[in-house]
Amino acid sequence: MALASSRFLLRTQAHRATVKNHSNSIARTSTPLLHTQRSYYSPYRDPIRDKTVHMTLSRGVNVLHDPLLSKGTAFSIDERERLSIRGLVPPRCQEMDKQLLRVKRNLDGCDSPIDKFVFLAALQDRNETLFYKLVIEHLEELAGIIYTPTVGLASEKSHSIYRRSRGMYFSSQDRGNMSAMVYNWPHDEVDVIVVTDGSRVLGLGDLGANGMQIPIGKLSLYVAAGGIRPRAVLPVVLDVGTNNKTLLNDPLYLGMGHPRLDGEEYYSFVEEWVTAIMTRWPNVLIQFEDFKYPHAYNLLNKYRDRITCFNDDIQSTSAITLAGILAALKARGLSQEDLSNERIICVGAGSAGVGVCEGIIDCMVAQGKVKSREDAYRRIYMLDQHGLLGNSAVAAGDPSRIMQGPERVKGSLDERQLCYVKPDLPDRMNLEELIEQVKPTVLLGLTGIAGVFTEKAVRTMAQHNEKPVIFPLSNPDTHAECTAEQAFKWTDGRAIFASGSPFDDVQLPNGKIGRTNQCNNSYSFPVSTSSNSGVGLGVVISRASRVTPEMFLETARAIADIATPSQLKEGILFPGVSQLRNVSSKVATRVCEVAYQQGLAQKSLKEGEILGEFVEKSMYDPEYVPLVHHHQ
Ligand SMILES: NC(=O)C1=CN([C@@H]2O[C@H](COP(=O)(O)OP(=O)(O)OC[C@H]3O[C@@H](n4cnc5c(N)ncnc54)[C@H](O)[C@@H]3O)[C@@H](O)[C@H]2O)C=CC1
Ligand SMILES: CC(=O)C(=O)O
Ligand SMILES: [Mg+2]
Repeated sequence: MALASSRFLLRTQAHRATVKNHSNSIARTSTPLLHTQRSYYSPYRDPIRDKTVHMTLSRGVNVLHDPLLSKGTAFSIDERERLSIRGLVPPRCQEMDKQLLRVKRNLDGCDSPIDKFVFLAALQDRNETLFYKLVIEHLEELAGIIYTPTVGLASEKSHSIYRRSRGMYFSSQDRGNMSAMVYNWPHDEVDVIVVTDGSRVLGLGDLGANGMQIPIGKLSLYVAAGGIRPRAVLPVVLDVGTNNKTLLNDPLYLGMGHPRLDGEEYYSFVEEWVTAIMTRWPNVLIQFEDFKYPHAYNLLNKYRDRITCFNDDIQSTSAITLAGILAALKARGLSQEDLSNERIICVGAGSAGVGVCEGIIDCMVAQGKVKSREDAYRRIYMLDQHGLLGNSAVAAGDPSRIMQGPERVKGSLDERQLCYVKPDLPDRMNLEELIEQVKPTVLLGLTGIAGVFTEKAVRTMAQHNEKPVIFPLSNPDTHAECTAEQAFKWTDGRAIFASGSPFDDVQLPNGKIGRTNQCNNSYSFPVSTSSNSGVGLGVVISRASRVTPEMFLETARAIADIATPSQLKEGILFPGVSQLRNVSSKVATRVCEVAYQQGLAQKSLKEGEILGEFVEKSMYDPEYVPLVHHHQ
C-alpha cells in the first residue's frame, strides 16, 4: 500500500522538521465569548503556553471549588492574596508531593475496588491536577479502577453511588433544545467528546444513562495516558431511554424512564445532537463509544465523512487487536507479512467482532499477499451465538432478509457479516467442531459472554499449534470468554494470551510465567491502553479534519513494533500500562504523519519544529502552574 511504502519517507521528512507551513495556521473557528461566568479563560489554545500560566475570572471559593483550578492546600501565599482565598484554606502551604502522600494513603485504606472508584471520583471532582498526578504515577494500579473492570461495576451502580454531575446529558426531553443547551457547557475549548447512548456498556448490556461512567473513564485515560488537557474533554450521554427493566423499576435511576427510541426517531435525535455540537465546536473529535450493533455502524457510516469522528469499539479495537496479532506473529518466529497465512476464528459478530476483522482484512490487502479482498475474507471464520455464520442465517436468495437500512431484519445477516459466510462448511457449526476442522492459529472472543472458549475448544487449539494465540477480549473480566489461568492450563502454558480487561500473569507448573497482555482499545485511541489515546492525540494535535482507516492501520503497526524481541519471546506483546504515555506519543506522531500525508491536517508545524518533539511537548502534564486573576 502507498502508505506503507511512503512511511519511511514521510517520517524522515517529518523528523527533519520540514513539514511546511501550509497555507493555514490554525483553521479553528473561534467562538464568540458568550459567558460572563466562565471560570476559565485561556485566550490562546496553545497547549505549550497552557503550561506556564492560567488566567481565571474566578476568585475566592469559586477558585477553591473549581476542580480545574483548585490546588487545595498548595496555593502559595501570593496566590492566596491575589485570588482572595487567604484564610479559606489551612495556613500551611503544602506542595503536591505531600498531597499525593495523603491521597495515596487514603486510597490504600479503601476496602474494595468500588470504594477506590468512589474515592478517585471525589478527588477528580475536587482537584483534577492532583487526580491526574496520582493516576499517572500509579497508572498500572489505577487504570483498572477508573476503567475496566471496575468501571463496569460502577456503571451498574452509577445511580446509587451518584454524588456529583460530570459531563453533559442530552435526553429525549431535550429534543428541539440541543443547539441552545450546548452553550451551558462552561468551556469554549473542547477537543474530544466521548459519547455513548449506554445501549451496550462493555459486556453488561443496556445500562441507559448509567453509561456515563464509560465516557468519563475513557476520557480520564485520554488525559492520563493520551496527554489531552482535562478541560478540553467532554463526556456525553445521549439518553434515549433504556430497555433495562431493573433500572426502569429502580426509584433511584437517574435516566429517562421510557423504552429506548429507535428507528427514525433515534437517528434524528442523534442528528440534532451532532448538529448542535458542530455549531459550537466545529473541530471537535467525537468518539462514539458503546453503541449497540447495528446503530454503532450506521452512525459511523453516516458521520465519518462529515465530521471528525470514529467509533472506538469498531475502529480502535481493530487497531489494537491487529497490533496484538502482528506482534504475536513475531513472537511465533514469523513475520508480520505472514498475516495472510493465518487462519483466524472470531467469535462474536457485532460491532467489535466485525470491526476487528475488517481491520485484519485491510492489513492483509495492504500487505498485497492476497489476491483480492474476497480472498482475504476466506481466512477469517466468524461465529455468533448460533455458531458459524452460514447460509441458513443469510436466507440465501432472499434479499429482503438482508439488512437494507438502519434496522437489521431478525434472523438475517447484514452486508458486513455476509462477507464472512462460509458456504462450504456446515451451517451454524459450533466452535469446537470448527476448530477441529479448520485448525485456526488465532482465536478471538468478542461476545461479551464468559465461558465461550470452552476447555475442549482451547485444548484443540493447543493440539494444532505450538503457540496458540488466544484473545478473550470481552469486558469486564467477568465476561471474558476464558480466564488467563484457563488459557494457560488448557494449553500447557503455551498460549499467547491477551484479554480486554487486565488479568494477572500466571505461575506455570514448570516454574515459568504465563504472560498476560491487555488488548484494549484504550491503547489505541489517543494511544493508550493506548492505541486509542494516541489516535486521539494525533488527531487533536494535527487538527485532522477526518479520522481515516489508514490512521488506525498505522496505529496498529506502531504498537506492534514496540515490544522488544526478548519481550516477544516471553509472550509480552504490548508495553505495560505504565508505558502508555510513551506509546501515546509514538502513536500520535505516526497519526499526525498520516494526517499530513493525506492532506487532512489543519494545523502545521512552525519552521524548524520537529513533529515527535512537538507531540511530546503538547501532552498535558499535571503540574500546578501560577493562577492569575483576570479582570474583564
Ligand atoms: N478489548 C476491547 O478493546 C474491546 C472489547 N469489547 C468487548 O466485546 C464485547 C462485544 O462488544 P460488541 O461487539 O460491541 O457487542 P455486540 O452486541 O455488537 O456484539 C456481540 C456479538 O456477540 C455474539 N454473541 C452473543 N453471545 C454469543 C455466544 N454465546 N457465542 C457466540 N457469539 C455470541 C452476538 O451475536 C453478537 O454478534 C463486549 O463484551 C465488549 O466489552 C468491545 C470493544 C473493545
Ligand atoms: C474496551 C471497550 O471499549 C469495550 O469493552 O467496550
Ligand atoms: Mg467500548
